[in-house]
Amino acid sequence: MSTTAQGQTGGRPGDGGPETVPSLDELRGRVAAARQQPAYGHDAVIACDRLVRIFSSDGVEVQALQGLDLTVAKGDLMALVGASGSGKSTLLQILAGLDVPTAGKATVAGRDLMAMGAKERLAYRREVVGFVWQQTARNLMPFLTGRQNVALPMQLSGGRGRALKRQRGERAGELLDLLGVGHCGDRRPQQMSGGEQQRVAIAVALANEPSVVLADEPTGELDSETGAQIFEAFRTVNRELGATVVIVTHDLMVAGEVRRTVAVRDGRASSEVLRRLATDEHGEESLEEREYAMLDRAGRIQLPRQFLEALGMEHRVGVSLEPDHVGVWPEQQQDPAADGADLDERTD
Ligand SMILES: Nc1ncnc2c1ncn2[C@@H]1O[C@H](COP(=O)(O)OP(=O)(O)OP(=O)(O)O)[C@@H](O)[C@H]1O
Repeated sequence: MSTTAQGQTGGRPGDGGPETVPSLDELRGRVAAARQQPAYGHDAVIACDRLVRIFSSDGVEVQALQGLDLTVAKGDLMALVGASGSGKSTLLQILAGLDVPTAGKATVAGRDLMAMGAKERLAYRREVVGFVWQQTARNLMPFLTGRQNVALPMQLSGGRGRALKRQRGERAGELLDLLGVGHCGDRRPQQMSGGEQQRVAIAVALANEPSVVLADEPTGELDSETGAQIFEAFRTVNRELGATVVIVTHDLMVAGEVRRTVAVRDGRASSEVLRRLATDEHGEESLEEREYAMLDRAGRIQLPRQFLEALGMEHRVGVSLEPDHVGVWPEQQQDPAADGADLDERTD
């Protein structure tokens, strides 16, 4: 068999078939093609690449994020769920520009969150992201009316003059109308219900047309009916304005109403549920739901905890590549697809 890289066809002894040896030009072509591959998350509005956040207090280190990978496309409406302490709020604070990751990479609308200076960070928080907190009182200035609250971020982002002031007032009114709280335009927060305050807060978050709206437990202080209305408000701004929305929630019922739900476990994205409307042959529409395990860039997946418990999997598992899937077995169990005789020989 020839060993020169000249594009020849050879064959390995015993393999029974010819083997193509790539030419030098082909190899160069492959390297160039690999270099031209778009960067991870290049078309996503949010791209987190092996994100790590370690907190240290009293000599104890907590790894809140342990190499989290996540991409969010423009126009997505996504819920982040997970047990308490899994790292959801830490992730949201980083995306909001309120905290900085320890390692890894995070970009939002092309801004590198690791590399921003104080001035850029301030502009980022005002213009690139909008944030809705759980505490209704934290979202709004108590001494301003609904309309003034919505106009404030626009005012802070610059521009003086009557015409601009009028435009801001008009935009504030339009956003309040879209969210069904036009009647709160002249009311102060204490004259609004909790649900109205949160809808005004969504209008505030949208004021500067941010690339992403982030919300941390926005329904946490509300009863379930009002909470459902708030989710409906997020759906409205996603549908009508094309806003990209990421919501942290504990409410699985509500999380089930968005297109995409990502579960965070131990500081990593572990699984994802995607939903879409499917139409059957009679024209009947139904919601199709499919759960996926997340595969990170190093090829790691987190198996659902209930799968591990059901099969007693720990530390090590057997894996095998099948034509259309990968099999995973408990260490002590034989791969049913493997050749039994082969295993017998190995264990003898
Ligand atoms: N400022 C901090 N200092 C030290 N540890 C922190 C800090 N913030 C978060 N942590 C720790 O990081 C881990 C992740 O916390 P995080 O608040 O992100 O979780 P979460 O999933 O949002 O939880 P919850 O649903 O209860 O809000 C937890 O163990 C938490 O105690």
